[in-house]
Amino acid sequence: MKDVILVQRRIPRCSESENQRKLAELRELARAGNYNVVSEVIQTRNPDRQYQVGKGKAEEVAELALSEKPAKIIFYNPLSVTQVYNLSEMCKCEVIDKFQLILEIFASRATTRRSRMQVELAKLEYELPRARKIVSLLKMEERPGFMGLGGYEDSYEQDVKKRISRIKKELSTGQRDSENLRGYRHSKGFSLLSLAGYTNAGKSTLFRSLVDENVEVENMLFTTLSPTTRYLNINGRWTLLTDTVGFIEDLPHFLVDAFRSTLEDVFRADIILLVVDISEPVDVIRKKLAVSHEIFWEQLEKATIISAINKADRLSPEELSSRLKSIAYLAPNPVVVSAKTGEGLDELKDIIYSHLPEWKRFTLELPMSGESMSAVSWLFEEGIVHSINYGNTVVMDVEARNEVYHKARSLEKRLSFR
Ligand SMILES: Nc1nc2c(ncn2[C@@H]2O[C@H](COP(=O)(O)OP(=O)(O)OP(=O)(O)O)[C@@H](O)[C@H]2O)c(=O)[nH]1
Ligand SMILES: [Mg+2]
Repeated sequence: MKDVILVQRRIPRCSESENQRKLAELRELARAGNYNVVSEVIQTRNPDRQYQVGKGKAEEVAELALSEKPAKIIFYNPLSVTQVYNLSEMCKCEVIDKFQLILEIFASRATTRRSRMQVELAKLEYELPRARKIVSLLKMEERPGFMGLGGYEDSYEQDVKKRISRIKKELSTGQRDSENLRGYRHSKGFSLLSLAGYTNAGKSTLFRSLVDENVEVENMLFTTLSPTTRYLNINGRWTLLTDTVGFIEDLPHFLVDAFRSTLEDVFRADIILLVVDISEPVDVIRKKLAVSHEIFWEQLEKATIISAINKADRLSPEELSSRLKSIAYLAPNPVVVSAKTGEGLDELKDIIYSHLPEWKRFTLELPMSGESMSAVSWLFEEGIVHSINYGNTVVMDVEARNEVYHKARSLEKRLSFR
């Protein structure tokens, strides 16, 4: 584990607790990035130099850096290229901001070719507006290795642009494939369920408890980068459940793009399970829920949101019910669960079941024939067969989607008239 120093420059108009919370968020991210935090600094901004790290402040950090000798200094606040350049010169170590840290984490967790491309694209898009400045700074002075740049040329900006368009092109072809796949799944009658919510809320743990299969669960942020989908039987109905990457506060556009395919799964779902960590402070929960709804608001077509109020095992029943009341207006269809102990999962399944797109229950009578037998196996695949009796005819009690019902009825007519 590499040592790091965390720096949070106090944000004007933010309360003390808000500033502390941002530092805590950076701490969690640093842990997810596999760093060992040796020091934390909250800097007050010099009011005359609103948009710069004041020289005095920078010197404080530099002093700390020279004594602690960290591998990196990570700033919560976004840094300009010039700031990064000057700070790393003074501190004699690499200096990055929160967004670069997030990119590092994404890069280390990217497992599929597609997710690696997405991370690469985000990196390049982050770098593009800075590319020209980077080159001119590097020319001022020999700075090998600055911002991961070994060598440099005037064509660097062009090079970044070219790489961006190449990746975009490749991603757009890939996207079409996965869209087709989703369309296919939908047409086969699987309702699509998607887990959503903030990092660390317990999505992957809940996913695992629900599908009863192992997926990677760690006490870290971003344990899931590429979408993970499993079959899930909800009281007899087959669904596809997708685990997704968590939301982060103030995610800039260039990073949201890196997650487009994961987020698309959320937006296309029939039901979204919004996972809430109820053990966090109430104001934090409220804020996170508000952001989640903001994200849904723009994109959602017709999905139902079910709030899975998770980590209930961490609270007393009294505390739990008082918290539930204070977040009720932000948590539609709430179900209290513990992904860890399994508490509330049956109730969660019942609520999911009650919101699944409607199916029809009907009785079907088919003559005994080879064609009827293939219809029977088709119905076993497409729906729930509650009972089946073989006599002179085949009589089935079936439950299935509307389309299947209509198809089955016309099949019944056609086969009976033979
Ligand atoms: N006490 C308790 N801990 C839980 C519960 N659910 C999850 N956790 C813990 O919370 C941490 C995060 O869980 P994950 O399932 O990885 O969270 P996630 O939402 O998938 O996080 P990202 O993939 O980073 O977005 C882990 O340490 C889990 O063990 C729960 O019901 N009770
Ligand atoms: Mg996860």
